[in-house]
Amino acid sequence: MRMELRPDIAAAPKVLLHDHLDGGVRPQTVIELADATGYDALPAKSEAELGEWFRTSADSGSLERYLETFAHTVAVMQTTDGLFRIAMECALDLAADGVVYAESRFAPELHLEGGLSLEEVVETVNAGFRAGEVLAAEQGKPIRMAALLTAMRHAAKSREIAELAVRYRDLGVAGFDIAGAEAGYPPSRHLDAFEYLQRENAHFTIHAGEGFGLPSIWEAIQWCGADRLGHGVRIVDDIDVTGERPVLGRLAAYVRDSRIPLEMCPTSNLQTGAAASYAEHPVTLLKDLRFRVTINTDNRLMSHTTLGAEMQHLVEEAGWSLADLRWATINAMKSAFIPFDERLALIDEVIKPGYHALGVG
Ligand SMILES: O=c1[nH]cnc2c1ncn2[C@H]1C[C@H](O)[C@@H](CO)O1
Ligand SMILES: [Zn+2]
Repeated sequence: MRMELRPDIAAAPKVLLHDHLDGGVRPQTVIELADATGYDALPAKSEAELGEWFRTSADSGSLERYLETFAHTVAVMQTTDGLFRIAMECALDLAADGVVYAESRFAPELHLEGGLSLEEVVETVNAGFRAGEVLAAEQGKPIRMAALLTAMRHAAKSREIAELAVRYRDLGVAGFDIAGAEAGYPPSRHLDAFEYLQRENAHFTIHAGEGFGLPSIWEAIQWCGADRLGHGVRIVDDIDVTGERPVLGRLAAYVRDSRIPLEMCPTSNLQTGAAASYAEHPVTLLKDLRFRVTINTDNRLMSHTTLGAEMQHLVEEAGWSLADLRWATINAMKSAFIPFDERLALIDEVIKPGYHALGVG
C-alpha cells in the first residue's frame, strides 16, 4: 500500500522535474505488456508481487544494483503500443497525485530493440503524454507534460540524443539529461553533447552528486554547464556543519549563489545509500540554507512512491511545513525548462491560488 496522504498535501498543486518514465510504470501494465509481447523473464507474476519485487530489489544500498531493476520495464517499452500506454498512464498517475506540471525523462536509445527509430520513440511517448493530458483534463485534473531526453552515461550516444532533443525542442521535448551509473562515468565524457546544447541555447540537467560526490557536481556545472543538478545531494560534502553555523565551501557557495536547482529525490537516495533517513536527509539542511531545492520522485515504481508521499515524509519526519512545500513547488516551477512566461502563468494562475485555497500564502 502506498502511503495514505493528508488531504491538504494530496490537494496541493505539485511540480515534478525529475521522474523517469521507465521508473514509473504500473506493475499491472508491465505484466500485461510482457504477456502481449512474449517477454517471459519477469521475476513475479501478480501485480502485488511484482510491485514488491521492484521495491525490495531497488532497496539495495547501491545505485548500480538499483539500476539493474530497469531491465524489466525497459523490456516492455520496445513497441509503440507499450510506449504510448506507459506515457499516457504516467500523465494520468501524476495528475491524480496533484501534479500540474511534469518533466518526464526517458532514454530513447534504450527503446530500439523492437525496431523503432529514435524519432518514433520520441513521437510515440509524446503522443502518449498528449492523450494523457486530454484524459486528465476531462477528469478535472489538468496537467502539462514535457519530455526530457536522457542519454546513458556509460554509452556513446549522447551527442546523437542531444541533437534529437534540439530537433524536437518545439515538439514537446523541453531538455536533455544524462543518467546511469555515476562512478567511473564522469559527465565530462559527454562534453561534446553539452557544448553542442549550449551553442543551441538548449537546456539540460545532469545526474550528479548521487552515486559519486563533489568532483561529479563540479564537472557537471563548471565543465559541462548544467542548468540543473539531478540529485546533487552530495553538495552537503562541501558544507561544514561542525561549528556554530554551517560554512559553505566554494562549490556549495557557487551552487547557492547561482541559484542552481537541485532535483532532490529523498526516497531514491535512501534506497541507493546516498542518505540515511528522511529526518537526516540533506534536503532539509539545504532548504534551511535557501539552496534552490525541489522535491522529486525519481522512480515511482522502484521507490513505491508519489510526489505527495515524498512531501509527506518531509512534513512528518523532517519538520517541513506546508509553506515549505509551497516554496519548493515554486522553486521547481521557476526551474522548469519551458519558457519563462509559461512558467510564470502556472505559478500565478495555478500554484499560488492552489496553496491559497489551503490557507497558505
Ligand atoms: O537515480 C538515477 N540515477 C542514475 N540513473 C538513473 C536513475 N534513475 C533512473 N536512472 C536510469 C535508468 C533508466 O533506464 C534511465 C532512463 O530513464 O535512467
Ligand atoms: Zn534519476
